[in-house]
Amino acid sequence: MTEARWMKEPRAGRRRTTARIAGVRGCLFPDGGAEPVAPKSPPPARDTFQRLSDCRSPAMERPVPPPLLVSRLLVSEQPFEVTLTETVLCWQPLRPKKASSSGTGHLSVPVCDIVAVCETEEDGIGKESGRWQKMPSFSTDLTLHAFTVYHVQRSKEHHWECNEVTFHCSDHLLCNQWVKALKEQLDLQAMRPKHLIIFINPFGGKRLGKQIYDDKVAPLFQLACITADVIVTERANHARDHLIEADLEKYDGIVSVGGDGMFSEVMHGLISRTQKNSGIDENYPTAELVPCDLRIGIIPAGSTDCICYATVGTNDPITSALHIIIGDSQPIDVSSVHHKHMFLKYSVSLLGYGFYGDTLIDSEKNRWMGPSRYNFSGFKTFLSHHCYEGAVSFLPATETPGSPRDPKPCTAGCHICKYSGDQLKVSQKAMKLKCIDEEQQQWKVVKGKFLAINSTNMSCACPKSPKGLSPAAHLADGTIDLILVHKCSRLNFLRHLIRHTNNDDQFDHAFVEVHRVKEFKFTPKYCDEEDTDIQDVGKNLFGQICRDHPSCSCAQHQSSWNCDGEIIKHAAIEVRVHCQLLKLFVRGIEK
Ligand SMILES: Nc1ncnc2c1ncn2[C@@H]1O[C@H](COP(=O)(O)OP(=O)(O)OP(=O)(O)O)[C@@H](O)[C@H]1O
Ligand SMILES: CCCCCCCCCCCCC/C=C/[C@@H](O)[C@H](CO)NC(=O)CCCCC
Ligand SMILES: [Ca+2]
Repeated sequence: MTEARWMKEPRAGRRRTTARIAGVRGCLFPDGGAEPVAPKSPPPARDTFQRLSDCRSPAMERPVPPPLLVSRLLVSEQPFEVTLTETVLCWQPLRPKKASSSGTGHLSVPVCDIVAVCETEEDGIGKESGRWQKMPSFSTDLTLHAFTVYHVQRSKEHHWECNEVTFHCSDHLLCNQWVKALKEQLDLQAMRPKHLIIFINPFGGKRLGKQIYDDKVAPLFQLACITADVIVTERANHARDHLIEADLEKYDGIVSVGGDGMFSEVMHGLISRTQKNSGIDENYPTAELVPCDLRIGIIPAGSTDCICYATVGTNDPITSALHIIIGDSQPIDVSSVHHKHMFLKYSVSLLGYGFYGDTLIDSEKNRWMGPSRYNFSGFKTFLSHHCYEGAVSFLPATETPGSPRDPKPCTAGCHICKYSGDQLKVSQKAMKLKCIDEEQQQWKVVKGKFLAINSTNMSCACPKSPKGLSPAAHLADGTIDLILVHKCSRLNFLRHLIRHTNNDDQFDHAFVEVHRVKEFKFTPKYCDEEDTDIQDVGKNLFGQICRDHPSCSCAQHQSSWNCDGEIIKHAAIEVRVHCQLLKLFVRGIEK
């Protein structure tokens, strides 16, 4: 006889692929129970299981550890031998033929990919479930002993989902034993945050920040037992000002819900706070900044979401929430921007003069359009075809492996970034011995008329440009890619721009040059009256400046810098990269 039972449907952000509640007490496995010994059957064949190398725990590089617990349990009414080791939970069908047709999906989950484990309630309802739905049951025994494991499931295009699988035990004791063992393993995941401070910009992007957080992120944090102080911002710079003053000791991380501008605020608050605590003067351009301890998570809810996209591979709030939950950590480079020994801003993605500066200035007037303001203003700026004359001086990154023309992008566990991190540690020790004069000699200068001067700390990939402005830029190698787009025809500039959206090489144009650098300076040929010393530098670089210049089609006014989507009014800036100054709750883009 088949009974009708009711179970809850998973809520948004979680997907139930394998779980069906089944009562099993004493009927299938009279001998079923926990066996904290070696499994009776040989270890599962590699091809039967999910690739364990997906888990980046260093423990995975060691030989497979002995099992902590082995039991025969039911999954989707099929019997499985379930094994827990320090690094992996796997379930091997005891009746392989039936199991293969039961659609049980994954047969193993690395412990580092487990989000939570919950005892399933007696009536067959997961404690965290949502709506009710009808389901058949094979047993009249209403007493259930089951637990559900929620885990990361990789989906297409770098998306992560939260899946769940329910295991049925022969008795309550066994069930408790499993829940306890799994929770103990989760507690050992030392990088996972427990308490966060979260800033939500309710006005970023399509103004969905609050809704995205409430509907998609908060339930996952709750499931993972992460507590949070949530601040919905009331004005621009609210988050930055709060971080400069607040007690941050109690937090394991900061989360920004919004776009690149909101992230920039949070980053400025954290970096400035860290320097303030260490007595570092940010106005001093060559100051060795102190790296930030707290990690920042980004829940994308902006217009471009470039920083999220370029570090995760997608701008999906659930994916980002899962990276935060499992405690990923990725250092990133940060550039500091100064004007005449005055600190202006930090940048992690794009610093763009000319095309991207003008686009941003125009787009700010049209914020009401939401994300499409960038298309509108980008098109207008393209038509205006302004170029700007000036000199770019830069210090090439000669000691770092890799080039902006490399065919391979920076990916999770990148060797180049790791090498730079190791070098950083060595150079921090030897810092005082460094010969500054030697570096000064390596500076190079490019003078000309530019449609765009772009400096990228990372690829700057985003939905509009999936490979980004500099596809081979590294997240944490201590370098920036400096892209100089010289004056050219509208058609050629259009060709260059279109190459950002397809697989063609945007640097393969005679009017584009790209350099991997550690520092650069821009001196506009024409500058504001108050910048008298920059005018002097300009005169040295360009000779006498003639303001009535009929033959030149260049705009004699200045552009602005687009700094991660925020405007910098000064044209003359000095930029210096700080290797691995910040850490994010990401791992880089998985291959
Ligand atoms: N409560 C608020 N009211 C007004 N502005 C705010 C508030 N909170 C934050 N801001 C500011 O809003 C600006 C834009 O926010 P955000 O980056 O989230 O969205 P966006 O500009 O649409 O996206 P993107 O930066 O990805 O293009 C930021 O500069 C931030 O300082
Ligand atoms: C005719 C076809 C033309 C196609 C051109 C596509 C080129 C797209 C490149 C996009 C690069 C984005 C770089 C990231 C910049 C962010 O820090 C910043 C803040 O979010 N966004 C913009 O400035 C928004 C910048 C938007 C510019 C359009
Ligand atoms: Ca870099």
